[in-house]
Amino acid sequence: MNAPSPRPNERLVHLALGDRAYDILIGPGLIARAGGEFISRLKGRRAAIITDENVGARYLSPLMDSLQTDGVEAVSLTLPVGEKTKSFDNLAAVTDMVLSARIERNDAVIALGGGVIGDLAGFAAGIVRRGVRFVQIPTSLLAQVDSSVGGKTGINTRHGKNLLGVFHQPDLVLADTAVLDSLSPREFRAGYAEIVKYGLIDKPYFFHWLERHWKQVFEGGPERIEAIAVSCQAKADVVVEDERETGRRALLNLGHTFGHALEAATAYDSSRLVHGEGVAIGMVLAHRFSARLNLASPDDAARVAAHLSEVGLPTEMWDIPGELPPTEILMEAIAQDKKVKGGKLTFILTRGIGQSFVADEVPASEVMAFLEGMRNQ
Ligand SMILES: O=C(O)C(=O)C[C@@H](O)[C@H](O)[C@H](O)COP(=O)(O)O
Repeated sequence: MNAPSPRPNERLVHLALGDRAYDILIGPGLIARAGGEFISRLKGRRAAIITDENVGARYLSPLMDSLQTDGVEAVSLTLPVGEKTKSFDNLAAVTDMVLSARIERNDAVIALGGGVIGDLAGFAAGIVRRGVRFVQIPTSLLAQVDSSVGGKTGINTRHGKNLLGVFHQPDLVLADTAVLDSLSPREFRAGYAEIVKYGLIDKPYFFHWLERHWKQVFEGGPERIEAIAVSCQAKADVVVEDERETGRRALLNLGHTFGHALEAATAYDSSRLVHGEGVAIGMVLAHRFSARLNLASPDDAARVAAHLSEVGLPTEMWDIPGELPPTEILMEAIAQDKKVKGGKLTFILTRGIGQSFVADEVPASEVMAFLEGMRNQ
């Protein structure tokens, strides 16, 4: 498919992945134009849309209309909202629906929703007929700046987060920024945590920019599109260099080892913790753990915590409502992390703001002592 031409108020990010190259188009009003301008230009004539109850109620009809007007036959499946939807049972339901609709390799599975829907639908698209076309229409901030880009798909198991999945790159990502106005403040903040992550990985100037401009990002001025585009470009640069996470891509996991463990230990209960909140706490913990190992100054951890808490994100384990998960349960989840090599833990640590690095062979005893210390503070 030829690259879409961005309008003046839109931004385009290209992922140069050879025969798996694709574009991310960012701007307002893309859902209503999705069929004619974009998806009907892919080769297939059929589409299976996967969405959730909240997003479907608002955006399924305009998307269906846009596809049908342009001759793409579309069917849809609407699933419950929440992280628990990323289950084996729902994977079975989605693959069954896609096969019932006779979606062929050139037809498309379309994920219309946040990270949960994108990960689940992407996994189904990656395994049905060993791979059919996949279009991401991310409707949460988190999905627009992170999960819709880069091809990681998957579901959770009782052993931990995203432990079953495949890499399956989308053919197109349409990030309609108008939909962000309908997100709850909590959901918007959770996505913002992933934006902050890119500054903390290797863009100290971006973190500094966010400290100064976060209010405009939240209010929806041009800074919002700027922050989304910078984030997508940051992720694209890493993914193009290391698509299968054999090295540098692990940096995108900053805050996720602790974050995923907290999500698993709180049973993916969104009334207690959502993914972006886990990442926010995880990033603070990663900076504090780096300070404990004398790699970074405690002032950096304090600065990260100050910014995240200024925007209203949780930064401490005890900010999670309910009982604190026992350290042993967190350690069990950490032991299942996908970055573990030869049974040894890998963490994304830092030498300061924007100076993250991949640390192999981190002793589990150090992590355990650190978490115990945090609990007893
Ligand atoms: O795309 C990546 O690579 C990331 O690690 C981005 C993360 O923010 C994202 O949450 C990802 O889905 C986590 O991947 P996982 O491999 O730790 O399950």
